[in-house]
Amino acid sequence: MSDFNKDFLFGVATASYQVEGAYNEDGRSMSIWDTFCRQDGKVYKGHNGDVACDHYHLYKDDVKMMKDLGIEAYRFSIAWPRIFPEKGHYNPKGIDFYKRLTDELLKNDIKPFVTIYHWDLPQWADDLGGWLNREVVDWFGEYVSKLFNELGGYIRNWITLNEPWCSSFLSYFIGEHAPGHKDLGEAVLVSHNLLLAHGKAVEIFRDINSSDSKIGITLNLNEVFPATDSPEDKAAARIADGFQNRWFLDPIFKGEYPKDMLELFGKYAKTDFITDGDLKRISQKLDFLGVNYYTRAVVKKGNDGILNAEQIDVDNEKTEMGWEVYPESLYNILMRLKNEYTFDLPLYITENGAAYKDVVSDDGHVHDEKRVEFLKKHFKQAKRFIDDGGNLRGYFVWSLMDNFEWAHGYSKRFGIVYVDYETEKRILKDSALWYKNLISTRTI
Ligand SMILES: OC[C@H]1NNC[C@@H](O)[C@@H]1O
Repeated sequence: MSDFNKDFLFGVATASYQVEGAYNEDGRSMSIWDTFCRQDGKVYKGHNGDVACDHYHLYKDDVKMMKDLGIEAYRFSIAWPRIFPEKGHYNPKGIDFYKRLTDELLKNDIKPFVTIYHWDLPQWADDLGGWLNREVVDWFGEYVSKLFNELGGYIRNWITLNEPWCSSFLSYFIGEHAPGHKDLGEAVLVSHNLLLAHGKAVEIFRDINSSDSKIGITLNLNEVFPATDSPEDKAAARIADGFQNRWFLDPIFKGEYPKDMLELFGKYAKTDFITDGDLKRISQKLDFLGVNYYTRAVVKKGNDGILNAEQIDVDNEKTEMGWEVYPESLYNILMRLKNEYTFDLPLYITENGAAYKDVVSDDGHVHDEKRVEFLKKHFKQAKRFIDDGGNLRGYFVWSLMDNFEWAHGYSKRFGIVYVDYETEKRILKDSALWYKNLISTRTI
């Protein structure tokens, strides 16, 4: 058994579109996800975020629930369509919600960690090209300037983007997420504009915020294993690692895109998307890196004619998402970051958790043993990293409560708190009680 020190932050995470609801309240305009949900066949049973967990109205109860659990930090995202419902049109009512939420958190000694962009791009921006249009960097700059000026005095920890891999490759190449395009060249351009927007936000942040405020980015990273020791499978694993991890880590921390991926993507990229000064903007010094970890990948040589790397099914324990439970890769990813990219830069696990088939038992409780075991194994790997000299500052469990799981709608439950969507009633799962005990003892 070993202890997490007193400064380590035990948190939980959510995101605006997944929990808030109030999709058209107080001036909020449509986002690309409101649009995507309304397209046939895109989201499980046509679910959408119109109401979600109604966090917009129930946030005080949710903050009290966090307080009662001893939660020390809450990672949430701000909905850009609340702040700028139209191009150039600022909506003070939108900011007011986040001031109320932040005020409630601070009153309860819970540190706010804010994700500036967690995928709900305003539809007006997408109508003008969205992340495909380099002008989005300026629209993002206007958005973040308003956030820093209005909330910078209360919020000390800022995350520019959540998982740019999802906002680019999952959304513009694989097509599973909004806006649902399937064009690798577009996805490459989008990934670059996302990173430029990230860099723009850091520049503005450095101009506006005091030094005791911190800014970083959150990347979803995995560890890639070759299915066999064959040269073909090893080569496929290298490409898959470039596609998922190095394409973002290298420009941010090394100031250059990985050459192998640049060569591969170069065949598809629509335009010569990198201009002078871009990489300097993208690779500015950060105060921390957020890591979202869920599972590893095992790949073999594929024949899709593009990446030629195909993930294989592994005969091992899986979550309800079909993701292999592989805690060791959390440690391995953190050690790789420490040794190759971030060195002594503070790291946060900004998301880790699992979906399981949760049901309310006759006793009125949700006995989610598998989630308790999942979290226990992963917290142990996090502690192992700290014991081996890693500068891990905190851990945000995904998620505080069951919520809208994107293309899966409400069919996947990641929360440590169960949500009855008919009544919006919250029920603490056993994992919430386990977490409460971990936080109070600080011992894993
Ligand atoms: O799939 C689980 C989570 N992964 N990271 C981003 C979040 O928005 C997802 O719900």
